[in-house]
Amino acid sequence: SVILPVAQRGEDILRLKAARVADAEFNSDWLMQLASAMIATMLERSGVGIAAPQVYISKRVIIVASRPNLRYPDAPEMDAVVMVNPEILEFSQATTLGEEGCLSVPNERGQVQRAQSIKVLYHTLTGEVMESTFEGFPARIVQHEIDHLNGILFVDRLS
Ligand SMILES: O=C(O)C[C@@H](Cc1ccccc1)[C@H](O)SCc1ccccc1
Ligand SMILES: [Zn+2]
Repeated sequence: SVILPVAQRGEDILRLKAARVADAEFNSDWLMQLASAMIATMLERSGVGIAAPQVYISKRVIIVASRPNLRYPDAPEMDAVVMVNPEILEFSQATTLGEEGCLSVPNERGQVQRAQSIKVLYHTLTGEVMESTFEGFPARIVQHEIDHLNGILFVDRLS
């Protein structure tokens, strides 16, 4: 499938607050193709997540796809989850410090404090409303990706 160019730190698109996906866009070929191109691009770049602004689309769509990796060897293997208009409803009081990277900030890694678990409300590509809880590494990815939708990069949060 289509591999899209990834915006790099310093490009304005990464600093915008992304627009909500409109009801009329759910179930559309456009949204399906955006999601599949985002997944293909994320996989090509060995990412575990990606946000639409990173591929120059300022809309509130993210992909979360945890898998074991060097830094998180016991991370769960999960099928890519597409979240449209995601909102974090609850943050746990407990936080963890963990290493992060970013497809838009190459050659940089840093320790970021994130809520250990979160409750997220989001829409699927077909517009179905889902409410899920994430913890550990998947929770970290969700928080990192939703930051992208609000123009925030992990380097803004370095401890
Ligand atoms: O730029 C992105 O949003 C994708 C990041 C997601 C990520 C967020 C938080 C913590 C780790 C990753 C890329 O996956 S960066 C590559 C990577 C992969 C596994 C572990 C660390 C970094
Ligand atoms: Zn990132």
